[in-house]
Amino acid sequence: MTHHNQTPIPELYVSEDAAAALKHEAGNMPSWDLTPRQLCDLELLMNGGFNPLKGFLTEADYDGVVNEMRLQSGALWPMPITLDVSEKFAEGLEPGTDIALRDAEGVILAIMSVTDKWVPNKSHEAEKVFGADDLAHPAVNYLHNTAGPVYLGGPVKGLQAPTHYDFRGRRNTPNELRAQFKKLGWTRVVVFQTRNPLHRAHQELTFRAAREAQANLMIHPVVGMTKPGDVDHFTRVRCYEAVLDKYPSATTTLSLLNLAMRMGGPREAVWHGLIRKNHGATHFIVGRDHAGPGKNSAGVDFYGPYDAQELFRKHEAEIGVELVDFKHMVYVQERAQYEPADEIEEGVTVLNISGTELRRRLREGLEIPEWFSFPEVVTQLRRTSPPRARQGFTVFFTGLSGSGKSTIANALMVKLMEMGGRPVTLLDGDVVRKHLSSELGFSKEHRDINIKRIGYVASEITKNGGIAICAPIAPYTATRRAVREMVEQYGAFVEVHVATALEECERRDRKGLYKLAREGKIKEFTGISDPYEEPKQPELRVDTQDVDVDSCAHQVLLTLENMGLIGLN
Ligand SMILES: Nc1ncnc2c1ncn2[C@@H]1O[C@H](COP(=O)(O)OS(=O)(=O)O)[C@@H](OP(=O)(O)O)[C@H]1O
Ligand SMILES: Nc1ncnc2c1ncn2[C@@H]1O[C@H](COP(=O)(O)OP(=O)(O)O)[C@@H](O)[C@H]1O
Repeated sequence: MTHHNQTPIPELYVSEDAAAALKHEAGNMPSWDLTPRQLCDLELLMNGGFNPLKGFLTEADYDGVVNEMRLQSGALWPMPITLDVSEKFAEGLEPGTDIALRDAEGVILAIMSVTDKWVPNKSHEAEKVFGADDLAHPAVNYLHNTAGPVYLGGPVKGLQAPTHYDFRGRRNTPNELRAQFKKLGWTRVVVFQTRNPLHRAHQELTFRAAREAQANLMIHPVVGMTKPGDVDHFTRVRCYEAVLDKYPSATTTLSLLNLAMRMGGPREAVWHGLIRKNHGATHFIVGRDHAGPGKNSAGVDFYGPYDAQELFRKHEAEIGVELVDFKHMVYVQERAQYEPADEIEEGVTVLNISGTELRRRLREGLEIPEWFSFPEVVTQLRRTSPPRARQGFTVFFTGLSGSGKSTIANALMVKLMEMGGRPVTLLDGDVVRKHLSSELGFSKEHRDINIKRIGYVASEITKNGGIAICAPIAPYTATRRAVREMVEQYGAFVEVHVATALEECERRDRKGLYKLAREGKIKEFTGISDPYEEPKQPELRVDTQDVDVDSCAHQVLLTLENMGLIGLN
């Protein structure tokens, strides 16, 4: 007996021989380097994950999908899968042209026969697909600020799958899963979609969902692109592997989906259902606020908590996958177990830890109880998110020449090394100019390059858990902000304005440079013949006049302690 979740579905790959020949031809075609998101989309187009799509949407299909969630064929499809390109690439590219699609290394993965080229109305797309043209929505922001202005559409011939080096054994195409389910005799499969680490509540709810549907369970986390700020997929997969052991053996499987999520709520839920159908699912768990993007720019949720379930239910038959209600599970202290929230009588003690609270506990190194999460999961999360006092950070001194940046920075470095625990690197202005920026002068352009190099090195040090102390003049606000953004991806950025007055710096004139600058022998000298834009809101401002070095350095330490970056005892 064959079951509908076990027969193969169409893929877009050509045969190996054909691929070899086409690859040769493709070398001469106009060539497009796929963005990370397009790479995810292409993989699912080629392996059938986006079945029935045969390529990137044509203009007519795009209009149908945007306005009515339907392809020209009438088939349900809620999400525009488009090849957005630059104006430069689109210029002169005539419909009828074949183009080569390459990955980041330049490997040709597919050939697309361009049938359509158009300039989309992105605001209309945002309104229709995501419900609002509001940049607080990550996909709308992507649409306006990352995606190219021109869309290309047309069928795709797959030459080879994108290469993944991580968790290879856990990545499966739709047909691999279908074959696996056939082999195992899994005719009913409940899929759980997730972009977060699984805690005990999730384990309980997925286990119950499978039992109620009398089905096997597949945890199917997204490892392509999720919501900015999510736990990285490497950490999450280690967590999922730990949770997998908690299910009865041979009932549950884990497979990774290289999907680029849009956080499109209701439409995304329907899309997820269609994708899971292709991957052999018969049932799909849709919860509260499925694929929710959070709050809009007015501070209100983009979608109602059950909008996704509603839209899914409306199209359930066509999706071909049964919706399984997410039971909101809570921990009942008296009975020391998880139970569905709607089945609990009054008067019992229900415990919960929100995502925000969990992040706070990780950040501050506080206890995370066993009733909330499995110890193996907590261990993985703690490895990735150590408390702030063990994370890397950057202290960035800025101020005029002779203000005292190097002197305070050196004192701070020694005090931090005395405390120990983290490696410390001092990127002093003079030292950097000797080693990193020896070819640069003091024009605005060169100063910016210099500061960005310092910022890049500091961000790498911060990423790897060290302390970077920088002490350049860094006279421009915009450049300092750029460095802050680079560093804050990985840890705290502490800007210290050494606000010694110009007259005092000039009076000290430690290197005799002010005198030369006054005499015009040094050009573009900061404070004399070149600008210094004072920081408006530094984490700390110190004045060195009539204050000794020690107490300046101590003020910095106190700031670091207040920010939770060091423990002073
Ligand atoms: N024209 C001009 N303007 C400013 N400074 C000059 C100039 N020429 C040489 N110097 C010496 O170079 C040091 C400043 O380099 P920075 O890398 O910190 O400058 S910047 O941040 O790129 O603007 C600075 O060192 P500090 O005194 O430690 O600040 C000066 O000694
Ligand atoms: N509280 C203070 N902090 C830092 N430097 C001070 C202080 N008071 C006096 N100074 C003196 O000011 C000068 C600062 O020079 P330096 O640290 O090289 O400045 P910069 O690196 O900003 O050019 C040194 O001679 C230092 O001894």
